[in-house]
Amino acid sequence: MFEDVRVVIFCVALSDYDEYVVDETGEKVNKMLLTKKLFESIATHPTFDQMDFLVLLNKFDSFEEKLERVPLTKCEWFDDFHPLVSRHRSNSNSSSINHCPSVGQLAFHHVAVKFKRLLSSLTNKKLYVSLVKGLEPKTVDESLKYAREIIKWDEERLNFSLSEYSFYSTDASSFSP
Ligand SMILES: Nc1nc2c(ncn2[C@@H]2O[C@H](COP(=O)(O)OP(=O)(O)OP(=O)(O)O)[C@@H](O)[C@H]2O)c(=O)[nH]1
Repeated sequence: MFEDVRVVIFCVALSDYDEYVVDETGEKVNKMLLTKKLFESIATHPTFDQMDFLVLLNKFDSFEEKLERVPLTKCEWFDDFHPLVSRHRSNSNSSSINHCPSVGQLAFHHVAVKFKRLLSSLTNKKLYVSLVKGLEPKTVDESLKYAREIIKWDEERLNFSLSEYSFYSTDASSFSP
């Protein structure tokens, strides 16, 4: 069913970090922690063993706006987020000459690293991450372009290792007569 799939694209709503749902036992569960659990189960599923993973961190606009009111540490997975922020901080849309990253950018980076470390600890794979604002089609197109590039890099890597093999191989069958 998934034989032709090359990249698993996993979409995360960044703004879920302070949102909750009630599970089947009646308990309140953080939506980001639920997403983390789902990611863990997909990442370790044998079906996706040979595939690359691209995480789309979506709803960045809501995320930035929410961070003004609710700290990222509200989600226990991110309770180690203690950014050093300049008093002259910019927001991500600012075109000022101040290049200090905004709280939103630092928080995005923190979440991205959490997912990267998680995948690496579970599968030893490198995780690709892209920032998306679902309401801005350009950012969605860029992420899909990134997914196509990942596939291309994979093909190039495969071709390179195959050509390296035939170059160094001592197997007589790999030489032309
Ligand atoms: N502000 C903002 N809204 C978005 C973005 N991406 C999707 N949405 C909107 O979010 C709403 C919910 O969409 P989804 O997240 O796909 O649906 P869902 O998972 O069932 O919704 P929730 O669980 O409530 O988040 C829709 O109205 C979308 O248009 C985004 O990047 N920014």
